Amino acid sequence: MAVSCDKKNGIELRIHENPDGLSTDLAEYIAALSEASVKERGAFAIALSGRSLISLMRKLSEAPFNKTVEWARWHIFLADERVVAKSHVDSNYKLLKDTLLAKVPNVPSHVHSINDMVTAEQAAEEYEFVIRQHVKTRVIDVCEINDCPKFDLILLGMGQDGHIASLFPNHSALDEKELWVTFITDSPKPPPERITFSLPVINSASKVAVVVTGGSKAEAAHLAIDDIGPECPVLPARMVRPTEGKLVWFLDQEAASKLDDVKFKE
Ligand SMILES: O=C1O[C@H](COP(=O)(O)O)[C@@H](O)[C@H](O)[C@H]1O
Repeated sequence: MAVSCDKKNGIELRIHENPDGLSTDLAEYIAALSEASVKERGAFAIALSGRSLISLMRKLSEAPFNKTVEWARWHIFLADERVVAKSHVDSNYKLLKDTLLAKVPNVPSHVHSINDMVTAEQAAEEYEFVIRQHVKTRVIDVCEINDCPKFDLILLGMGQDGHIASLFPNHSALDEKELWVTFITDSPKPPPERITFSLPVINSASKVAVVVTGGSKAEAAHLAIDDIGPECPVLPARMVRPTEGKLVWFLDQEAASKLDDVKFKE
């Protein structure tokens, strides 16, 4: 149960007392969207980032979700990935596999990791090709405004600097308008080589959820969500504004501590 549920600038805020409560709410939210997509389209196309987000998804591997979710209908993509071996500790795929996928009855051929044997540029190109094949067969829906893939859900974490996926502040990858998947070789946070969904793909999703915990991210959350005025720095997380879809932020109280006008329920 969220300690506060608000709507601000068209963004739904689900604020929790602690990461554990957030984790349960997140699992319920994802399970409900999965059920709705499977009912409507016969598939659930989900893309997700790595690191703390994946740990916060851990409740999905527990009862009742491990049994009630239609895992076989899930088609799982990575919204960003580090160009390292799949067995490397920095791999988002490895973290996802170890934390969640190894514990639920998903279909391995529906889980799309990157080719880790090629350059970042090639890996991004190949990953976009895979997504295009899935859009063709409508496993992933299409956004009619711009022909971008329309994922049922994109889940993102946010770094302290306000980066989302592997789109970092002041990086030219933020301006990518044509490619669905782009690459960087100079990530300010190691490892340097990464692939990432571009903003048009993120903003074409049916639902986007940003999941953030901890006081170290409170300032970035404030800058991404609140009305800041013209002095607001260019923050990737603030550029997440789905064109037609819905945007939800899951925060714990620490991450929400600098948001303007948020009242916590007792
Ligand atoms: O490097 C990355 O960082 C972000 C944020 O990570 P977090 O552990 O601070 O939540 C993550 O969302 C992204 O996938 C990852 O590649």
